[in-house]
Amino acid sequence: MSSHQLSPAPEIATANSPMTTKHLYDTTDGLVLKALRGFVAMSPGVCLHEGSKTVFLPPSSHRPEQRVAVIAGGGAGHEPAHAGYVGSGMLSAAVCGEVFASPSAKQIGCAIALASAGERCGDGEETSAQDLKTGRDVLVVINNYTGDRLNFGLAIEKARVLLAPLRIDSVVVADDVSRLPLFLPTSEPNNTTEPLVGARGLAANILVCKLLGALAFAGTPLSVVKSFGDAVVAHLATVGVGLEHCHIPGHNIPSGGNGLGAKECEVGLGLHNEAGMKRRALDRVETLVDEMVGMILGSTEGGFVRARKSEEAEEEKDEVVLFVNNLGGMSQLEMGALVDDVPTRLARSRIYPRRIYSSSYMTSLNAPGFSISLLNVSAVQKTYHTQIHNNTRVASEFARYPLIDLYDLLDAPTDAPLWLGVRAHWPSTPTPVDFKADIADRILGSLQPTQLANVEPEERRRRSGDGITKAALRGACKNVLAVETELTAFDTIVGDGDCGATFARGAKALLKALDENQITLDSEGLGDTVQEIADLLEDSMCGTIGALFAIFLTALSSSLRTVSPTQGSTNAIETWSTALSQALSALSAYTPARPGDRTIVDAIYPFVNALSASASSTGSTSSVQEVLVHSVAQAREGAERTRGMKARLGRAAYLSGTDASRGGGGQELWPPDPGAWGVAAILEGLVDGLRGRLEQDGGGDAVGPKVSN
Ligand SMILES: Nc1ncnc2c1ncn2[C@@H]1O[C@H](COP(=O)(O)OP(=O)(O)O)[C@@H](O)[C@H]1O
Ligand SMILES: O=C[C@H](O)COP(=O)(O)O
Repeated sequence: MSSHQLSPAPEIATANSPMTTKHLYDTTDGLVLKALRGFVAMSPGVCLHEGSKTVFLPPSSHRPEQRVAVIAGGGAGHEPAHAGYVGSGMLSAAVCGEVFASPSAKQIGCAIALASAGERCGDGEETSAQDLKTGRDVLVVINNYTGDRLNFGLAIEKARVLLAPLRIDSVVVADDVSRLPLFLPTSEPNNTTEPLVGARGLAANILVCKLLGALAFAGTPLSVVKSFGDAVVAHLATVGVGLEHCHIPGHNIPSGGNGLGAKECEVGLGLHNEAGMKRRALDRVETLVDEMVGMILGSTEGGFVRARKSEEAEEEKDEVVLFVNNLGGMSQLEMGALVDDVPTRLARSRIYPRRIYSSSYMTSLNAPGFSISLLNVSAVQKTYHTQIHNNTRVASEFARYPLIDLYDLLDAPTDAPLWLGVRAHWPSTPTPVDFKADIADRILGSLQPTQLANVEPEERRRRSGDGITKAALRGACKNVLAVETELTAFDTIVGDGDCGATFARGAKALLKALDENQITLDSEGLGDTVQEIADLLEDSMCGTIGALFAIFLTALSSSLRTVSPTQGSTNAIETWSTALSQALSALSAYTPARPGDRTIVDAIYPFVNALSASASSTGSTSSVQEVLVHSVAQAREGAERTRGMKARLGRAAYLSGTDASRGGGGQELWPPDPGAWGVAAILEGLVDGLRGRLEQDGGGDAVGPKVSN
């Protein structure tokens, strides 16, 4: 295995070039939906379901013989991905999150249902449960990011139950080879230092969508589309370069920023400003291209592109497709020149791409940067054939598809408005766009918790209470809003800068729901309350944190229903610690995170541990409040310990320990993990709110039952 050594940033004595921070819109609030509406307005034939931010093809626009719908999605900020690729012959639906944050599992569930919907759905009548199951199987293309993997994974699990016997499967794109060998899928899970995140998904995702969309359009069954998809993603390699970072509308960047010097670029920069493998001088473009192509060709043991018959027969090298992507801020003129330079460099290795594509396929907002991807067509065919031979389970289906011509799939016409390649039209008559999308509304509706929205205001006020729980929740929200800027600053250094905004979205949504008496706070146990909060946070936060909170709180809600704690009961600490421990184990089914990995678990675990220890210590005379204060202090210490900690999960795992290029210095100077910091703020806010309310009621510190039974 050849490797790219991580090296410290070279000494480049230049002032930082200012990152472009000017925008037409000075906030991202409402921006994503507006952009989707604008896109649909100029794309006849596709529909928008606003509730789930899904752009989709109505059932009537699918060929009757099409058995599989291909869908994709992810955070916004990568336009035209993925909405621009919805059209017959490519994607059946694209689901969109907030800027750089994965859509929630609920949104994705709607997108799956919309894509799978058969002819009988959406004809004006309300869709029946049976109608839902008369459509197509679904293949989901997922880019390898934590939030996407969690939210798409959860949505697929749920959809498999809801839409059975329709089948749902996925392929994961992880084409970034810039930081190998650090992110190989073979990394030992139990090794204590290796990151566990895997390589990032980059622009070649769009090639996968085109190939699989065309294959599905041809009437191919799901098992074959999935197998072919796995073969394709196994032979893709991409390296990106940023001349500067992108800027999110309305975001304050920390002083000093994380911009690049006027004469430097970042090799291996991710799609969300995540760290590249190194910064280097921006000198001759030929040497930069040479380095990038060298990284791609050296990314696989024995070489990414091989001589097919013998070393001498160089003309028999593997066939490749070249895919050059503009990250959003490069001029067309320079991109054109690049598409002259890259094949010239490849020709020096006797590699002659059979197809060349170049456009802004997958952007990173306004980032001036680009990526080069190669797809090894010969290797895809070989892997696919091996699978046919090995897969006896679906041998009969495979037998009908012994040869899949990848070029035919690339060249096949599609209606997708922003695919730059061959375009043509099916069906020949324009599709009516009055599709009602009631399937998605039904699914969204059925996934909502018990709603207080339709209850009379007086009754709602009574059921939403104004007691201690409300005060505690308000305290948590206020504290989160107070640390938003700090979280943004931390995440700008070690992640993609959206963590503060993500936490704040959740806090604002919860405050609003509390003010409007939308949360049930009168229930005997708190199971219902916690489930309502889980749903609200899932809908409002999105991203990795949104998914993790939704999973954790949903599990906590089920546990609370089983252990039935009642406020003020003498064993409140015991029941809460049992329920929280169960929720923590449920979370571990979705993330391998343990204390020391630099994640939210670094704050949650010590909190739950301290509560459990108090619950099991006999003869304790501490009050509930004292136990809480002590446990929350453990969470704060856990969050503090993440300062300078190496990450194995989350975006920070892409930073190397010697990375001094992020405005935050080397690893020892990295700020605390933003997720863990946010969790500590929530817990402290809960206790502050609780204490404030108790003092207001005249109870002060003395109030609260003793822990001992
Ligand atoms: N696999 C994981 N398990 C637990 N927590 C994680 C994991 N990956 C990331 N995190 C937490 O998520 C935080 C980032 O959250 P967020 O901003 O929502 O992420 P993203 O930008 O990737 O959607 C990190 O600071 C870390 O605490
Ligand atoms: O645009 C963002 C990607 O879809 C990744 O999502 P994430 O940051 O929630 O992991």
